[in-house]
Amino acid sequence: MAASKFKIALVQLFVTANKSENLARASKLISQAAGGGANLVALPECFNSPYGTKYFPEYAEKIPGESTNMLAKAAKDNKVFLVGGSIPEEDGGKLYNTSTVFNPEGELIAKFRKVHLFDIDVPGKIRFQESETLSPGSGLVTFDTPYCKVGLAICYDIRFPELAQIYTRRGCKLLLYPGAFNMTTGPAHWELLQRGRALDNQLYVGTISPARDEKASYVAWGHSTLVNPWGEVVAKAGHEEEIVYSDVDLSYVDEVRSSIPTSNQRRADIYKLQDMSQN
Ligand SMILES: NC(=O)CC(=O)C(=O)O
Repeated sequence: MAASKFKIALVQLFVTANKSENLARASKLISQAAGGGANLVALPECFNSPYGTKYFPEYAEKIPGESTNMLAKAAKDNKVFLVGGSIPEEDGGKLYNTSTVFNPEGELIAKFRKVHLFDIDVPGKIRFQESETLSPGSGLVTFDTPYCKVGLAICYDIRFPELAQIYTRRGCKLLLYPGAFNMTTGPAHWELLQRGRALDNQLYVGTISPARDEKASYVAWGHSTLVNPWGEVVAKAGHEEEIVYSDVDLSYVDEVRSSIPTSNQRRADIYKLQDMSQN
């Protein structure tokens, strides 16, 4: 029978401009998280590179490549499921913001390319256009663990509730979003969006941010978080480098879903959600 509880570790890595240093520290923190009892370890968006359109072409790699080879080894050495945050990926002359997932044998079991690119312009605050250098992915990705099915997306994707609903309909009990919100949208929307997705879908939602670097051109908000199916924050980092641990209690997902059975109360006669993706 599948275990009804497992331990997750959200690794809020301090990302620098030095790729080798980022990989070495990520590897060390993955071991530390496994040593702390985590069954599933997750890294932040852009864990091997500063977050910025000018950096993506310079730091981009093929998959497999240097960064994903490190992830495969770390997953195998530490016998954990590993969600490798994301990296800038180069494929066929295009760049993507890509997350990879490895099982405890070190095998690549999922690859997700950020579907919604972060193109925003908040007057006087922040303008960011990921599409200057990145292309969007076109598929949705879930992966299986012995504990539950997990849905994967990246940062800005959390603003699109349909994606989370589709993952829920596919049977996920946990959604993970490596993400790097900023000093404008972080305080306003980061926790609210996670609690919204968790409550709407009655599942766990985990977000994994880089630690805040006040000197970086893009200052990440930090505050990696786990929210439960009741919409409560059960674990939350500050803004510095740290590992946040929490139990994920799958029986609580079932309990919340049976107490407030919204998924059986949908009015398919007046609205519907359509899953058009191929995977
Ligand atoms: N960085 C992102 O992709 C998203 C973000 O910061 C936001 O939605 O706000």
